[in-house]
Amino acid sequence: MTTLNIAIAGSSGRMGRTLLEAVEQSPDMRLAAALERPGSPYLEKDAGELIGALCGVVVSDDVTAALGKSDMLIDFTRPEATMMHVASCREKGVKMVIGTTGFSPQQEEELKAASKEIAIVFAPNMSVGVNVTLKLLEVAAKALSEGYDIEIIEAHHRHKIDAPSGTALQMGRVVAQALGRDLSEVAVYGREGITGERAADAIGFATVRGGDIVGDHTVMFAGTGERIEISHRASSRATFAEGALRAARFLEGRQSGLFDMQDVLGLRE
Ligand SMILES: NC(=O)C1=CN([C@@H]2O[C@H](COP(=O)(O)OP(=O)(O)OC[C@H]3O[C@@H](n4cnc5c(N)ncnc54)[C@H](OP(=O)(O)O)[C@@H]3O)[C@@H](O)[C@H]2O)C=CC1
Ligand SMILES: O=C(O)C1=N[C@H](C(=O)O)C[C@H](O)C1
Repeated sequence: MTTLNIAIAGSSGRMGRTLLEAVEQSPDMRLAAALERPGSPYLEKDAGELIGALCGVVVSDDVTAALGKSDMLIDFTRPEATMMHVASCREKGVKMVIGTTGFSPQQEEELKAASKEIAIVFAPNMSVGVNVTLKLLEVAAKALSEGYDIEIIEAHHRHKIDAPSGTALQMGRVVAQALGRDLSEVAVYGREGITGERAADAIGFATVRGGDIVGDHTVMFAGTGERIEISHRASSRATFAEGALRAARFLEGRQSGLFDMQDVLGLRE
């Protein structure tokens, strides 16, 4: 069995810690490096302290040194940090699994350009459940293309900084594509005041933030006399971390290209 040498960016974050645990429990993976931003109070500490079991890997802000020891970087941080890591990985020829959300269209273009040189899995939600839900949405949207209003509702913890969630936006893209609509033309992000009647082709987004909600998403198809709701609820970040490790295994042997979890899970038609 080959051992994959994994670097984790944002290792003290909510996802970073969950990833440290997941890598630690994976016999086919080895934690090669744990990165944090310059000035982080966790620098120079054993990364294992973050999950309660020492591992001999010291948290560092030296991206170049970390990539020198790693086959791939798993990055769940912030768009500006991820873009810096993309530039370094491109330079060093290191593959990436990117779970960060909230990128600008221009940053997404840069990711695409980098994937001509390195292999990247980029997905706003790495859980198997959400990715199966995306397939269900495609089927539902096609079958309910007339007479059903589509609204996407997402709820997350109080610390989340981007809205709507990357997953909600992806759900919107999938539904819009299935219906031949351009999401940028039909999306309605929140409503207030005298809004007027709803446009028939609108795809609405509503955001809830509070407490420790891990991640809930519902797509509602509201018709006359009935409504269909397709929901996914995450109860633990372990589901995202496990998906990220599947993505890392998928990248082994791939030299370049931009992939998502539909590719990793074999769901792409
Ligand atoms: N694709 C998926 O399946 C999932 C995606 N996500 C996404 O992952 C991202 C992270 O989420 P979460 O773990 O909850 O967030 P956290 O805020 O808990 O973690 C972010 C980590 O990134 C670090 N960081 C911030 N800025 C920089 C920088 N400039 N350079 C290096 N490191 C930096 C933070 O350090 P510090 O705290 O010191 O600033 C922190 O350790 C979000 O975009 C979220 O939407 C989350 C869950 C699942
Ligand atoms: O920030 C989070 O926590 C999450 N972010 C992702 C998103 O924006 O869709 C995925 C998941 O829902 C958790």
